Amino acid sequence: MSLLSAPMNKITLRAIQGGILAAGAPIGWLIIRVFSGSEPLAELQQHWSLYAYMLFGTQMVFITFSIYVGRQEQLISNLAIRDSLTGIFNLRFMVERMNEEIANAQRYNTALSVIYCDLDHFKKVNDQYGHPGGDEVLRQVTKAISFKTRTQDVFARVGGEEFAILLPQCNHSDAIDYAERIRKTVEQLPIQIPTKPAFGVTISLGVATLKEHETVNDFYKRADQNLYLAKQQGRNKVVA
Ligand SMILES: Nc1nc2c(ncn2[C@@H]2O[C@H](COP(=O)(O)OP(=O)(O)OP(=O)(O)O)[C@@H](O)[C@H]2O)c(=O)[nH]1
Repeated sequence: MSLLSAPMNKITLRAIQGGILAAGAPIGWLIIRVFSGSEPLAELQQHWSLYAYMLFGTQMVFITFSIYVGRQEQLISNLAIRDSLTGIFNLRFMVERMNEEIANAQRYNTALSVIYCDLDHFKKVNDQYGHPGGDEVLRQVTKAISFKTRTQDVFARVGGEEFAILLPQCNHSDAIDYAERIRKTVEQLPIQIPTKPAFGVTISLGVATLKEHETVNDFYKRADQNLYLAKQQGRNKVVA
């Protein structure tokens, strides 16, 4: 990934800090010269090209290094909240965001829904295509679902082949429609594994919409129970 394609917030901050720090070099040199008896204005007029060079040169070095540091910081913070196989959020981040979104929904009286989903018969996929083949299925399915999510949604891998999608400001019927769209997307997705013919997988989904005064555990448990029912009712289903 190039520096330019990285999120800009932390990197821009580090670049600005680097630029400010870089100004220390010519200022420091000017102070030394003044202490050695030079008159500041005359010093600047006489050696303006040296000061300009120092300012520009150190700015280039500091800003380049600061962008690199910002990029590394961004990568480290991403590692803490992202699943390494699929690149989507991890369970830890989902729990954190779920607590925040429940608090927001209860404070501002807005809707909040969650979809809990699990690939069907994934053990068979692993048995047939091997563990690396199963990993590839997980990557392709999560990529296809990611295209369907809105920016405010939180899509996370919460278990081996289990995922959760937290839907802020989404009521029950919209969440059901949404889950149905995801089910169809996965059902229609041609999975491509090198040297193998394309094949398909299906997913079961449980939906829950937050009730008044409901705790995070009860909310999540209802979605999980609905997922369990979807599995019991034959899989490749949405239960709400
Ligand atoms: N390739 C791969 N497989 C995984 C990963 N994590 C878990 N699994 C496999 O996922 C499978 C889950 O199997 P089960 O829990 O029996 O569920 P299932 O076969 O999907 O059946 P149902 O959920 O009942 O439809 C197991 O074979 C695990 O080894 C992973 O990161 N990569």
